Amino acid sequence: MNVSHITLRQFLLNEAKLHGLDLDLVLLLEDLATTCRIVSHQVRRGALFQNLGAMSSTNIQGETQKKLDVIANDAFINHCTNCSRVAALISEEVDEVIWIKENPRKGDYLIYFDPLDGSSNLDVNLSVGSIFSIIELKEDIDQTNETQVLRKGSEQICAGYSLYGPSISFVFTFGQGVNGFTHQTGTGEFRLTYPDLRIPEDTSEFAINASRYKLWDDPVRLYFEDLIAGKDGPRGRPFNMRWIASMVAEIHRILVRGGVFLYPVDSNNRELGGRLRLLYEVSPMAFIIEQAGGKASTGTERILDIEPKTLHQRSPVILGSKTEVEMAESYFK
Ligand SMILES: O=P(O)(O)OC[C@H]1O[C@](O)(COP(=O)(O)O)[C@@H](O)[C@@H]1O
Ligand SMILES: [Mg+2]
Ligand SMILES: [Mg+2]
Repeated sequence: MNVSHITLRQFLLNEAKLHGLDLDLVLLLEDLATTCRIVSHQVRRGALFQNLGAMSSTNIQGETQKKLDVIANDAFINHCTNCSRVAALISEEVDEVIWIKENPRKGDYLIYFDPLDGSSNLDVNLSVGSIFSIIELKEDIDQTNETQVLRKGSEQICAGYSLYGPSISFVFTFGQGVNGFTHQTGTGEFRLTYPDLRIPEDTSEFAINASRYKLWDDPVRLYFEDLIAGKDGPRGRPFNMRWIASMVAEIHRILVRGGVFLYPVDSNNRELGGRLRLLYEVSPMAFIIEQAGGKASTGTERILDIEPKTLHQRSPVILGSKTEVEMAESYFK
């Protein structure tokens, strides 16, 4: 390993000095890294993990919860509550807001997370991950009700994810660029392997679940048709396609080598508002992508400007390399 691969702890202490980060936030980020290490350990056990398959419970969105979804959720709850400034937790796996404090105060944190993303990949031993986001309250809260945590993505002070792939990645932003770490087996440390990630502005690679072609609205269908027309089409060059069915894995690839990821509203998911959830999937990824120089849009609106109306609200999403997202947006005009 290169000696310049500093540890997460060293990096966080430097960042705290440089940008005046609160120690509580730094420690919380370390706790989130620990959580991801624990979740990845359980994921790594794979088929050895007893009863890995579906269990009978379902979450509020009618999806079958896998045992590991529940274990990952518990790990997030246990570790996030180490920090005395955490006021509430919002999880994909829990219907209601989990209030930690009765009277949250200015400066307290709201944490949003998808404890296990891409969980349909578990049974076939493919990549999954976790996503998190932190918002700091700018005011005291009188009543602990759901509306208090419905915050725009632009309020995030930190967002990140961990990818449980061939190696474990831990990538995050405090709003001053994006840095990526790789877990070092043996020492258990995360080491800085992707300093200051920048997404290439242009790309010839896209990710979309093309099996939904017939369900898409015209703008998405036309954009897709122009991409696959390749050299003979209006884009004048071939485009490559990838679909891992794990948003974390798709976003990591895009951060490292560019690309565009789309999960649009279609005739099958229109009533729900799309496929992916705004507060703990789409918003954190949009923050990370923008911080790496990319763009994140619904097709007609900046993701980080969406005013959420419900906890498990969904959103269409197009994000990644800036010029390609803008190209996709042009089909909506
Ligand atoms: O089933 P599809 O259409 O391939 O959708 C895959 C998408 O669903 C998700 O798996 C949803 O996340 P969860 O696994 O957390 O429910 C995304 O990670 C992924 O991009
Ligand atoms: Mg998810
Ligand atoms: Mg999930």
